[in-house]
Amino acid sequence: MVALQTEGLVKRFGALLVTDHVSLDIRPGELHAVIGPNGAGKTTLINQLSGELQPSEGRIRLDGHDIGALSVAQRARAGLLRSYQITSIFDEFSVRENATLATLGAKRNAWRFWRPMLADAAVRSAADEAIAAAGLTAQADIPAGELAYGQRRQLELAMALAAQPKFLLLDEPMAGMSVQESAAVIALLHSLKRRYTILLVEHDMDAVFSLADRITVLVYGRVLFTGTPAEIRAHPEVRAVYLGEEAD
Ligand SMILES: Nc1ncnc2c1ncn2[C@@H]1O[C@H](COP(=O)(O)OP(=O)(O)OP(=O)(O)O)[C@@H](O)[C@H]1O
Repeated sequence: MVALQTEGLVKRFGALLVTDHVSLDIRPGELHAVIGPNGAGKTTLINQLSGELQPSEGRIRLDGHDIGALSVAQRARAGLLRSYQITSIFDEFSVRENATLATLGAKRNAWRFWRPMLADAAVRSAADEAIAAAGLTAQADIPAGELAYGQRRQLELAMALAAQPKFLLLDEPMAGMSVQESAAVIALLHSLKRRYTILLVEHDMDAVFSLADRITVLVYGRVLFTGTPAEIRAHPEVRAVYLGEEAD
């Protein structure tokens, strides 16, 4: 069984080959990390999966269906969501109101009715579950504008979860966070494992090795190797080109 699959994915920017025939199989419930040196093409890969960039060649399938022709919004409705791009955060609205709007945003045409639906019990409970899963229950009634940086990133995650995705794309969710904030996000991601299929791009190797079921190493846009954390650590070429001493 495969949840998300790329087959022969290629992205060129002029003469620059940034995604070089990438074929990936991500299994349902898996947390799959993509690592690689700066400029390896990780973000470009995520942009193609989310629909923000059109591949030059190749296919992307979600649950066996070709989603290559779907827009970002259509992919989101099909359950493939990128954490920070669901919808913008409204600073004057509380954490709960923002999560509620994200729940509604996932439903077609719901925006016209958002005001009365803020009180709808089912919508409210989906939003509250997402807030709890993102570790923000204590901040539910605080205006988003008053959150600390790490909590704001947690709210972005809550908003992604409120849209009830099947598959989450997370591009450096710990970037710019303090050690404590990163630890909180790592704990959160542990709690989300299995409930969601997750593709994680992250530079923090401790986070990657503690969280990932499998890891794909990208180098110059190509897949160098895909394997379990133990296989990655043991792989001579991966150690040589990327992990170096970190593997120890
Ligand atoms: N729109 C674009 N036009 C031209 N070149 C681009 C464009 N987007 C990315 N690139 C180039 O593609 C390469 C891969 O970039 P990308 O951001 O995907 O790498 P990355 O692995 O995510 O890097 P990092 O770890 O630094 O975030 C880089 O050389 C970058 O300069």
